[in-house]
Amino acid sequence: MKIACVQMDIAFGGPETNFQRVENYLEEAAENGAELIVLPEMWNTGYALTELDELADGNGRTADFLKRFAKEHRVHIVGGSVSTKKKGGFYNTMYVVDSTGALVSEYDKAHRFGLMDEHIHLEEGQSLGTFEIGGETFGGVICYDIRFPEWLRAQALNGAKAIFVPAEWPAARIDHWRILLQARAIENQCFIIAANRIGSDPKNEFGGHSMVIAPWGEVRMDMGQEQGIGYTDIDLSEVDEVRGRIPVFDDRRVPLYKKFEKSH
Ligand SMILES: NC(=O)CCC(=O)C(=O)O
Repeated sequence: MKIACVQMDIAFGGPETNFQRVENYLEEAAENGAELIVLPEMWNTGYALTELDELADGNGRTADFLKRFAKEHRVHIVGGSVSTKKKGGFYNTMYVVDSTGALVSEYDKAHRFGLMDEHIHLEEGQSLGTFEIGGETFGGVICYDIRFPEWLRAQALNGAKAIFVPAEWPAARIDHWRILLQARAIENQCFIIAANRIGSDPKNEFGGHSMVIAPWGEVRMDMGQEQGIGYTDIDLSEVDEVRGRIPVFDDRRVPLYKKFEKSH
């Protein structure tokens, strides 16, 4: 499967500009033969969290746009995430649509990142974030979620062979980003496909380094600071091969873990 990761700058509080930019990138990726396209986190508004009442998607605009594009161009889209207004609050929401234009996942970021004020403005997600495309199971988490190994493990245990990670990860901690992504791939023996933004907003400069990491841990793509689209082919049968080589999932000691489990 040919994967395209979009590493773009995001206009702070500028959804119209951002929709146009994303449409241009989607068109370019589709023209270049991408079968699945991944966008970064909060690409409609960026972290303009104090303006969400006015700017967040409250009418299904993003899902409709992604569904229409996916169907017209016959591509799957992991729609990064966008700020949404629903159920009386604001969320950081990932939409995934398949190439028939069907919405196959709506995942709200589970872990709110305090350093970027998410705990003040956003609600926590409650769903797991796994989904099916073409008979295969995938997972999706958002940015700060990667600091919670148990959360990606839950997706892997529920069948995910590749986990997508849209992000707005600052340059100041880009070493954490790269190491955490590689660790999540190795420990779950799955592909990690991560799209981070570049550019800056009033508070942060963002680090890029969108990456594709294979189930054995090799970095198959790293976009560095380059703006644009990175392409890689992935073959999900590698996941079965690596899981067969070291049977980590069979060797887990769940009763032992439960015996010593602590909530904090
Ligand atoms: N947007 C985010 O969730 C950023 C997470 C982050 O920077 C981190 O260090 O974790």
